[in-house]
Amino acid sequence: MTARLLPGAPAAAALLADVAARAARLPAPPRLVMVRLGDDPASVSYVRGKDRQARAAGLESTVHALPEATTQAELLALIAGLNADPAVNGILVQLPLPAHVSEQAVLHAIDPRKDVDGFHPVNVGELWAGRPALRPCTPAGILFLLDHYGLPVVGQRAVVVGRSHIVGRPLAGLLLNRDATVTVAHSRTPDLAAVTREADLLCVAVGQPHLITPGMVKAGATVIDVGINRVPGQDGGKAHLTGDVDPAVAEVAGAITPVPGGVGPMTIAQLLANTVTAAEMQAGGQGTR
Ligand SMILES: Nc1nc2c(c(=O)[nH]1)N[C@@H](CN(C=O)c1ccc(C(=O)N[C@@H](CCC(=O)O)C(=O)O)cc1)CN2
Repeated sequence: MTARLLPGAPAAAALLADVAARAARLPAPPRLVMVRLGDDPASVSYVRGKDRQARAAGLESTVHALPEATTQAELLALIAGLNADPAVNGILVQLPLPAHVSEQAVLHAIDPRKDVDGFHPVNVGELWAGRPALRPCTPAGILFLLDHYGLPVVGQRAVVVGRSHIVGRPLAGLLLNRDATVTVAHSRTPDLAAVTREADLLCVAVGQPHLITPGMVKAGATVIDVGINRVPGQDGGKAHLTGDVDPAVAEVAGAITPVPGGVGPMTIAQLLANTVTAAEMQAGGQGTR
């Protein structure tokens, strides 16, 4: 058996079509403002992709590309100005930040109503309380992808490997809110394979190339690979991206996301969906759904 492949592009396109339609119904195009510090090539590329796709979906987008040496106080002053500006609907600070800036101080400074990353403690709390709020983009994008492909969540035994604030923890909360039975495994989990073999829905977000091997997966399970690992090419060849899941798992799983081209594209599409949601909420409309 070879698993059904779950590419992100068609699901992201469906989400972006909905984003564009909702944006067009608002009195003014939603405005997203992104802040990036330094020139980390991956961050530069992700922010460029977000900016390009935002404009393509009919949103307005501004990028503040600040020097690496920008102080925390300077960054907090910029965020305070964006919070106070009624023309700004969504604010995103690209992560990771340089070591001299406290990620917590910065993320907590963003107005929760404009927090399109869903990282502010108010939004984290609403997620775990099962109430509507802005949700972190990669986990919310994964739920959209599962729904797009008609894969069940309710009643599924879900295992999330990884407990990061960006993916693992919020994904566990979202799956719980959709009535999955959720286990979170991590680097201190004894006998990881015994835990992952229980999963009908296995989501892996740890950043370890090919951590999950075929013997760790239940036959027919849905496997969501969130890992994006850049590995050097063999014999001096080109570096390439690989996931946290060994490609041989496709011989055991029922469905699997590829890397690249699986979960990655959902992150940006969901960010734009969150920006429209924020604008709808600020306009006094429905917002999260
Ligand atoms: N403020 C935030 N910072 C970061 C987030 C985030 O959600 N908010 N997530 C990641 C980076 N990220 C978006 O910011 C992101 C990661 C990966 C992709 C993606 O499309 N990946 C492609 C491969 C792209 C490549 O060649 O590198 C894929 O998986 O197919 C989009 C966005 C950390 N920072």
